[in-house]
Amino acid sequence: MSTQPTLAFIGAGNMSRAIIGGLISNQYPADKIWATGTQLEKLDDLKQQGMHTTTDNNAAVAAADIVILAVKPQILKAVATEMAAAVQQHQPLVISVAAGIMCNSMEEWLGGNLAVVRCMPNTPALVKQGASGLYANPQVNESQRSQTEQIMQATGIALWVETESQLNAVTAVSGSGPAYYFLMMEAMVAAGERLGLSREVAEQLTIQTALGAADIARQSDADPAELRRRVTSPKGTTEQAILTFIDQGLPEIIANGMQACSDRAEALAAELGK
Ligand SMILES: NC(=O)C1=CN([C@@H]2O[C@H](COP(=O)(O)OP(=O)(O)OC[C@H]3O[C@@H](n4cnc5c(N)ncnc54)[C@H](OP(=O)(O)O)[C@@H]3O)[C@@H](O)[C@H]2O)C=CC1
Ligand SMILES: O=C(O)[C@@H]1CCC=N1
Repeated sequence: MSTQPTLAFIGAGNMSRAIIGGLISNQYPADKIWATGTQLEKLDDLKQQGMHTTTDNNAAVAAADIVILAVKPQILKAVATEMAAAVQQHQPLVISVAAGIMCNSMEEWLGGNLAVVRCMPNTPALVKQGASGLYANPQVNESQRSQTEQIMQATGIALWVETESQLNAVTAVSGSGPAYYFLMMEAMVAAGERLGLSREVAEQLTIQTALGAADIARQSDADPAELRRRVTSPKGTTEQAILTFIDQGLPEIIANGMQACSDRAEALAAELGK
């Protein structure tokens, strides 16, 4: 990374820690990272790695070039409002990872007229396999766009979307997506056990298979449907599994779940965005 702005993570929970972990393993200097929370002792591990920690969000804002808002959407308004004066004074780039909450709400809560990027990351950022969707409001300039890309690309891939509402679709695909794969893994491990394997063996085979399938999908020119066909011998075993999944509606179940996810992101904006 050529330029290394000072970053302030407001709320150092699961998502911030995943991004921070990815940045640190990508040699981002720890002393250029601030992390805040409600209890200082919960941030001890980050402090021990050389980061600045505080319960004072305004102190972190004052030190930062880029402020990453990573508290739960339900408390974002209260947290942002308390930071408004410091944000207006120091004019950092604000990146919010909160699901649903729109740029204009954040801008208003933070005192108005501000460069705001909305980012929908995911927790595989921790192992530099993250996937983030990005949207910038009109005040974000080219250099701030490229700073945002540099940070998020240090944790995986980062793609700009054209409209803010597309971030709801990003949330449904990749933001929440790791949980879908974990659910699939849970179900496969349980079914493997029912079929006679030990839990440990079922777990190792399931995880390695997920990794292998993802890797081959990433490296191959063929699309997932073609890769699936290559596993599925006519009148063979996979065919029986796939026919059962399709007969019992798995594709529709996935589409319905993702629609519900996107609808929830939209509803969060309506419930909490005022
Ligand atoms: N988890 C995920 O996979 C993803 C999450 N997101 C978004 O990331 C955001 C955070 O989610 P997640 O990390 O899962 O949630 P967490 O609850 O794990 O983290 C939120 C953190 O905010 C801290 N916090 C609470 N109040 C304040 C405050 N006043 N000032 C500073 N920090 C505070 C909490 O600290 P304490 O424990 O001390 O109260 C907590 O550590 C959400 O908006 C979510 O939509 C986006 C994409 C994926
Ligand atoms: O469940 C949530 O609301 C957050 C946003 C995407 C993933 N986790």
